[in-house]
Amino acid sequence: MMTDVVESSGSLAPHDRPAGDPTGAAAARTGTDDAAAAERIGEIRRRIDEIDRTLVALWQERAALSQEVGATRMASGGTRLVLSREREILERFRAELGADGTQLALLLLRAGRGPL
Ligand SMILES: O=C(O)C(=O)C[C@]1(C(=O)O)C=C[C@@H](O)C=C1
Repeated sequence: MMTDVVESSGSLAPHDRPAGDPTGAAAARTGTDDAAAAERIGEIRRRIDEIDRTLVALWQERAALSQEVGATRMASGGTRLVLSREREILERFRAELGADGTQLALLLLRAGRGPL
């Protein structure tokens, strides 16, 4: 039966839920009523959360380093950007991750040097 907790956690309203969609409290947290599957999903999610925290920390470290490079270069009379270096980075991410890599690299570069 659907509880208030389940509804307030963002689950679909009963009339929107596909037939056979689990509805218990465990399902609200993991998307399944199967205890073993829910346990494994919990373990995997803990690792995903660790990875996400690492990604955020690395993102912030990279942005700070990139800003320091830009400030150092401009203070010495250099340019704000080095487009050949940006192309190199975009190409590296594209080669590793495809089109999503290019989008990711564009976001990384923007975080470091601000919007163009
Ligand atoms: O490597 C540099 O020269 C930087 O300034 C860092 C960085 C980057 O975020 O990777 C940022 C701006 C430049 O246009 C190129 C690269």
